[in-house]
Amino acid sequence: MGRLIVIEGLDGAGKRTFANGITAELTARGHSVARAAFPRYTEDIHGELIGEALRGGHGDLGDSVYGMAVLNALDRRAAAAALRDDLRAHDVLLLDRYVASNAAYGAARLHQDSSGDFVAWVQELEVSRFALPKPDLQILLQVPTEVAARRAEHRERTEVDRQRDNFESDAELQQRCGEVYAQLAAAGWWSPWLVVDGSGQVDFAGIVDEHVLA
Ligand SMILES: Nc1ncnc2c1ncn2[C@@H]1O[C@H](COP(=O)(O)OP(=O)(O)OP(=O)(O)O)[C@@H](O)[C@H]1O
Ligand SMILES: Cc1cn([C@H]2C[C@H](O)[C@@H](COP(=O)(O)O)O2)c(=O)[nH]c1=O
Repeated sequence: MGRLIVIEGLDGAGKRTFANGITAELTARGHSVARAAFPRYTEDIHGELIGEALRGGHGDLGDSVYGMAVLNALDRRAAAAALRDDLRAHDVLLLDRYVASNAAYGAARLHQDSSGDFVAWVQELEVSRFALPKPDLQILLQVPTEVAARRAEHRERTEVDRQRDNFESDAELQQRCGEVYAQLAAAGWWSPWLVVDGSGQVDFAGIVDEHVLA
């Protein structure tokens, strides 16, 4: 079985760029890597609806914390068989966002911390009831909120179809979300976590040696 490695962090933290760095390091060493990113905006009807709701579609759906979280959970449930196939076929399956995104963003939207009802509800739904594949490691790519916001703005300017959505434009939400992520990582929520400082140079070789393949 391959190793399931999840990358988590704020909008614009640099998760996709980080995933590219880890993938390059692994493939240069001859390891096979499968990748996925949640939400699956273009591959799954739940993901499609999430993307539309994040941009104000579907009435007040985007305002519903539990409604958005159920859609995200169903997107992952629909992906579970493919994730298991990827784990059988590859050395590493690298995910850009997974269950902890639901926990961190929902708790932050409700002004709860990681010990509140919302995180417990996500655990009950996605970990216990849906029995989604458990990560071997969750990596929190930690950057100050202002850095993430600057990077998200840069991406908005330089990439087509990458306008910031309602969550990404909410600086206070991002701040609270960063705090919940840090709590989840400190508690070792669901799996071991590694916190990586994403504001400077990242030592991809060291992370692969000491954490991804360990
Ligand atoms: N270490 C870095 N230093 C400087 N700029 C970076 C770094 N990592 C990423 N960026 C830039 O920041 C922007 C956002 O990066 P990226 O798309 O990887 O973030 P993300 O966390 O995947 O975003 P989202 O969750 O919103 O999809 C991009 O323009 C990218 O080029
Ligand atoms: C997977 C997932 C995501 N979210 C939140 C996090 C982001 O603000 C948006 C979309 O993510 P993207 O990286 O900007 O494409 O949705 C969430 O609340 N729950 C989830 O499970």
